[in-house]
Amino acid sequence: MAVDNDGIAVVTLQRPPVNSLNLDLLQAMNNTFDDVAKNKSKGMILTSASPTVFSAGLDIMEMYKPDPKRVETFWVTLQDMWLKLFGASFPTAAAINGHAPAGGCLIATSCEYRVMLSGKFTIGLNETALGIVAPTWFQDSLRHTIPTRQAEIALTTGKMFTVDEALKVGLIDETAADKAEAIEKCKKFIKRFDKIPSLARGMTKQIFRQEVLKKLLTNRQADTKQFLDLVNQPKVQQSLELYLAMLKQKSQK
Ligand SMILES: CCCCC/C=C\C/C=C\CC/C=C/CC(=O)SCCNC(=O)CCNC(=O)[C@H](O)C(C)(C)COP(=O)(O)OP(=O)(O)OC[C@H]1O[C@@H](n2cnc3c(N)ncnc32)[C@H](O)[C@@H]1OP(=O)(O)O
Repeated sequence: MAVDNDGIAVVTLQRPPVNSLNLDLLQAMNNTFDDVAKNKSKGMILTSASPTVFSAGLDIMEMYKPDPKRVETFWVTLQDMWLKLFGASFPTAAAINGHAPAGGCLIATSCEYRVMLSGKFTIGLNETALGIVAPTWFQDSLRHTIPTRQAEIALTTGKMFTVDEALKVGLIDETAADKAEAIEKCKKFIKRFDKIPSLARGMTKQIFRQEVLKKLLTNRQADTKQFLDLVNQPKVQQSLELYLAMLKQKSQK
């Protein structure tokens, strides 16, 4: 993590090749978010070390033939990550410098502002297209970002938005020519709060987001059970195996 002179933390996801979210990366993100809060940074910008992928979403390997204890910890840690990021009192922005499918889109939509690089990248919650249901809090993060009707259509069709489409629907706020420009634009957003008392800002944000946060907080165990029941179904394991093989085949072409 780098904190620059103007007190804004730039947090770079760096888990090659595609920043898929495994247990270790999620734990590192949680520790970093705690540090950013403790250090009283003015705000935080999330970006990626990869030139083409912001994050490929959840690491499929955490869900394929999983160790029972680890997969439960994985899910609880993912919930923690979302609660910390979506509920952060400090300003948050995402400099999306590549593809952001599924969990990658979750991270981006948990932030308050999004700048994405122009190019052939896509962003969206594609779960239904993969035959799975996006958890309530994934859906809530999208509904919080784009109009409800657009969110429903995007979720039910598993839509991956091009950069132009994402800008048009409000899934991203701005585009940038390169990563440096995306970070600058995110900084400009965070600096808008320079003259706003941070306590009032933070509390207002938390009030604005509390309904959605409370839904997961009061349903955490049920949400975890639902995930574990699903992931342990033989049919789901079969789908994961096929999906992994498809990804491997694609990457070898
Ligand atoms: C699919 C069924 C899931 C069933 C889950 C079951 C129960 C769970 C219940 C609820 C959870 C619901 C929530 C899910 C949210 C998620 O985030 S699921 C993950 C969805 N993510 C994706 O579908 C993205 C898949 N990846 C891509 O589309 C592309 O990789 C990319 C991001 C567009 C990048 O393309 P690029 O060409 O640059 O890279 P490659 O495709 O060549 O990949 C390189 C390398 O990385 C491996 N890999 C890619 N994505 C993942 C991943 N998500 N997890 C693990 N590994 C991944 C890929 O296989 C290659 O590996 P290599 O061949 O060994 O090099």
